[in-house]
Amino acid sequence: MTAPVLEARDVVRHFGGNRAVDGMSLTLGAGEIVGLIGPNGAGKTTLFNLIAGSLKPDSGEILLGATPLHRLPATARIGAGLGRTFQIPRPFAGMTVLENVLAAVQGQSGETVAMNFLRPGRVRAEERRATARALELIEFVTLSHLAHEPARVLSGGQRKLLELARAMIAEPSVLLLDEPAAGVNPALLEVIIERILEINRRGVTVLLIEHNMDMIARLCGRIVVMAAGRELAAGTPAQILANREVIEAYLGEVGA
Ligand SMILES: Nc1ncnc2c1ncn2[C@@H]1O[C@H](COP(=O)(O)OP(=O)(O)OP(=O)(O)O)[C@@H](O)[C@H]1O
Repeated sequence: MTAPVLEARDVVRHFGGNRAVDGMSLTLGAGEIVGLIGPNGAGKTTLFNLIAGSLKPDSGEILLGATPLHRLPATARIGAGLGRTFQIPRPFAGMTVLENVLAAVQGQSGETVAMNFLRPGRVRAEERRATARALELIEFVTLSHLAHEPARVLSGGQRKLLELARAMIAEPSVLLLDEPAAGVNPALLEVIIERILEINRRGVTVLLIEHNMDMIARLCGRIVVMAAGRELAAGTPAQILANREVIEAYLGEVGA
């Protein structure tokens, strides 16, 4: 593995008596696309929330490079280079696609009233730069024709693409993608797979939760399987698909 860019060390989080994440460790090497799979309720999204900062761990450490993320609030984690998308995208329905991407811009000096008053020229220049970058990303995710349409007109797959653009505007070094294929039609699924590969070619390390095994096998060099809050297995797609314990974990779910 290349130098680690993201590490979770022995992370625990429980909800009442339910240990949703129960001593999970995970390391992502620079430039990897790693798949995180496991039956429903295994703790995958909870682990994402712990890494991204929307939940606090009961114990354990999360590092982005040398930065201890578990001490930072979620917004500061974005500034430190961590991006994420959600299982169910919730864009601002009445705002345009462009406005939705711009709303994800962090730390623009235009955000402070004082800066607007003191340096209006600089604020305008930053706004122009941000708009140009947002339009570039909207083109990157193939939504240029919808840039000035309200987000409410987007299909499920187009919402996933908008999420990708929103996550990319902060120029993350590590991107967490929560079920980017869920509810997406086959034609857009190809676009999403291809865009994730291109994001990765541009140097972004990716951790991907997905139930679509075909997509996982096409994107990921390595798969980590979670069950009952812990790592059950890890390996290449071929190793994981042939692993009895993994098959039983999924069959157990079907039988439950
Ligand atoms: N906010 C919460 N409050 C209470 N329990 C929760 C909360 N979030 C998750 N859980 C519980 O933690 C466990 C792990 O859930 P989680 O959503 O992380 O699983 P998952 O692997 O992402 O599942 P799926 O594939 O269905 O999305 C489940 O038992 C779930 O009910």
